[in-house]
Amino acid sequence: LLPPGPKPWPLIGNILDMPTVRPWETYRAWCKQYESDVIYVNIPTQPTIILGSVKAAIGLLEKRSEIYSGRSVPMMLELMGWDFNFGFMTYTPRWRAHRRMFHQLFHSGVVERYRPVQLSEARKFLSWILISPEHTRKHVRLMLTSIILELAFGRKITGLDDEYVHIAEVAGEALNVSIIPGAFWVEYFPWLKYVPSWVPGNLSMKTVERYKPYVALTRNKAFDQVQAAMEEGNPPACLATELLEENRAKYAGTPAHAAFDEVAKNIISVAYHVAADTTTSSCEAFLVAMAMYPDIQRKAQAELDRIVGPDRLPEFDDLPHMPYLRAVVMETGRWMPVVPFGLPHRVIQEDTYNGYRIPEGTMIIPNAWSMLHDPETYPEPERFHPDRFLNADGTINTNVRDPATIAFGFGRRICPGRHFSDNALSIFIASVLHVFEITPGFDKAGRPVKLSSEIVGGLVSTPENVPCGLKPRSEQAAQLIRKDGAESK
Ligand code: HEM
Repeated sequence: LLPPGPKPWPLIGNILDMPTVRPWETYRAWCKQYESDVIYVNIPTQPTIILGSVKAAIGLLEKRSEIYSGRSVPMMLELMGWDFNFGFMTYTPRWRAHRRMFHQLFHSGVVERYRPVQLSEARKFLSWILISPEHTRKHVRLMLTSIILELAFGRKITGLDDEYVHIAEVAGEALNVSIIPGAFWVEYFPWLKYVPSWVPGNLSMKTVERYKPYVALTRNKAFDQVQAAMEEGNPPACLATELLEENRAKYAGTPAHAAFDEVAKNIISVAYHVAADTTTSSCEAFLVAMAMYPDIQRKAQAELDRIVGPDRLPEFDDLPHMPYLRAVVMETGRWMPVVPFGLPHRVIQEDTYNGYRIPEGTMIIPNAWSMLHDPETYPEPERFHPDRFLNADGTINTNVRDPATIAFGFGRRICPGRHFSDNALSIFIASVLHVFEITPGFDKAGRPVKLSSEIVGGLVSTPENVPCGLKPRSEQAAQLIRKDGAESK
């Protein structure tokens, strides 16, 4: 017996039922309608299961991770040339080799190395906002892209017109539009890939043609430059150089050398385009929350005033002393999840769960948004309410599920960039709150910016609007920003 789900049509199954806009809401509605946290959707070429509860996600993706760690690579991604991205590789030794090298650079024990760059970019952000708060959204993206470009390739960028920023942004867009299950018909009718893109209605191939060059640039351009600089004997200090040097030391003269250099190239390119997009969305979500909930903003600022005080900007070492701020970071990831329907897994062998059959090859979509908005775990889920994570004495209540255990995925595929991202978001939140009052601000037409907790997008989602009314909390705060800006020049 398959799990319950919408009634399929002959031949086309549930293709027409698959939502392409805010799919996480329809997924949740199905769970309610069919009274099940496991829903089966009959897609002729790709049987799909949606998981609507943490219990089901952990029961399958974590507890049975040896068979639930595959991926279904959407045809669109393959056609665009994304197969170098190990996030889409299925559960093979090739994936493992990539994941291992990525882990080496981003596990919890090493991400501290990146704090100086994360801190310095967060402080630059403060000085950009002081000059042009109307460009808040651009500044957030610039800050996060600068962090990863500097670390990955040793490139310092000065503005969003930098071509490397543009490449990463368009490549991210390519992923976003292509990965919503059911968004493109070539997924169901693979022969469409042979139909030229100029044939009216062939949106799949038109989209492939638009994005393919950017995907190749993401992978090749910056890395090839580092490699060329290395051959000339003057490589920049960066992660790409470190990996190439390590590979040279370990494998030079062996047949494995080229293969390891390819893995290095692939994983650095993945970090380059994933890191900025995801964490940009979290920072934006935080700004929206603060503008919509001024009382919470003031509470977090009171903690900063107490622990950091008015004479300096926050440092990483201050963070463990600020549980309220920690709760704000946690609530940000819950309230507006950046990856609302997770990254689908694939089961590599037939299984049964709660008496239901799960066929081999089924795509498994964990509906993270719905789990993070479950009123039983998080009462009044639409409300931004950091206090839900705190004990009466102000310490973190470990009995309330940390949203990071859902928002970053599950099992062997759990996001390997989560520690890096958490550091970047935490120091951003502390830095901004310490010196700015955040209000919605006004759009170009002079109307107040309209804010809501709704997210838009696909794989990586963002708030629709971001506040741009950031003003220094005091003259002393403005001076702190200017002083630090002058020092970091
Ligand atoms: C707000 C920030 C972020 C969120 C919410 C997020 C979320 C996720 C999720 C849900 C997955 C899929 C996990 C699964 O399959 O169960 C994932 C995978 C991944 N993430 Fe993140 N991520 C974030 C930031 C980052 C950053 C900063 C990096 C890089 C430094 C990164 C690199 C990756 C990679 C490489 C994968 C694929 C892992 C694999 O398939 O083995 N992520 N992320």
